[in-house]
Amino acid sequence: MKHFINPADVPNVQELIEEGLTQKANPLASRNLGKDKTLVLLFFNSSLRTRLSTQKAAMNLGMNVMVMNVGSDGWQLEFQDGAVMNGGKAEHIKEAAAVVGQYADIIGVRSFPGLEDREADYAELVIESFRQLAGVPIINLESATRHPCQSLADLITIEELKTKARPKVVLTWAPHLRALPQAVGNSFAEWLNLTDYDFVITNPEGYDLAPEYRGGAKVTHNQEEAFEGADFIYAKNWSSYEQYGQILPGNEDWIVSAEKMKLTDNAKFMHCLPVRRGVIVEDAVIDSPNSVVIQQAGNRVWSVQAAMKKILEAM
Ligand SMILES: NCCC[C@H](NC(=O)CCC(=O)O)C(=O)O
Ligand SMILES: NC(=O)OP(=O)(O)O
Repeated sequence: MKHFINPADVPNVQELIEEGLTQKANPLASRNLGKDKTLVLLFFNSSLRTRLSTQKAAMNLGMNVMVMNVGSDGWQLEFQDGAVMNGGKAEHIKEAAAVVGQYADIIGVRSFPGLEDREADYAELVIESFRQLAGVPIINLESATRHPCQSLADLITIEELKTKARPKVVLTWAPHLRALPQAVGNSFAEWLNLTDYDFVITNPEGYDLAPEYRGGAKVTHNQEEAFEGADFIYAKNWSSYEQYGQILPGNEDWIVSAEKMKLTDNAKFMHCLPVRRGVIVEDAVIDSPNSVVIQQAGNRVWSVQAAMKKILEAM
């Protein structure tokens, strides 16, 4: 595997899930694979899980890690080709990505969307610039439209917990006070569409995900109907794709409640975290034995460790 930016970079998703479980069973089995290799992690945005789980995975593989909060500590970057740089941005991505590539064997990048210009966000300019310009493998630590490290961890978690070959997995939109990216929802849909699970997306009208991400998944605007018989409830907020980056009025009643969970087949509750208690999900649900959010976050180590192992093996 050359890069880990989107599922098209992954030759075999099922094998990568298995690799994650193998890494989890024996975390240090490949501790010499990354010896004397350097991972550079660039954060344009905040992180807890991604930052720590990726460092932990790199250490398990014997790599050295350098982390930089480029969003706050780096020069302001220009991404437009041909820009006359007479404004506030001091450095072009053409130099910046190529320079980081001089110091790194693998680069991880987190860069959220601006949520103002849909075309620009969905062109994935930041992460794709690194792919083209850095000269080394790139790992997507959540880009404008995707979060593959999260989605792979989610699939590993479902693999561990499913009690039937073809579980019903429901991605439900849930309320939030801020306009959030579609990346986690997009990515979850994109990866779930690669399985043969019974996959349903439920969201209020106006919140349908981009067609290229929801693919052939069932979409219903009736949340209770979606919850019926579900084995997994995956909650996430996202801002509107149609009215790009907007929060549409109403829909506070889309909170995942204990009452709605009763409609499911004793479903596990999932969320990528961080989660707003009392807004996205009731305490009674996230504090219940059916909540698997901590196991899910723990699996972030094995997901990125599996991806990095594949990249190191191909170097
Ligand atoms: N990496 C996991 C999710 C990150 C981000 N959430 C957030 O920004 C939540 C912020 C808040 O709750 O204020 C998102 O939805 O893409
Ligand atoms: N789930 C996730 O990516 O968490 P962080 O934003 O804290 O890294």
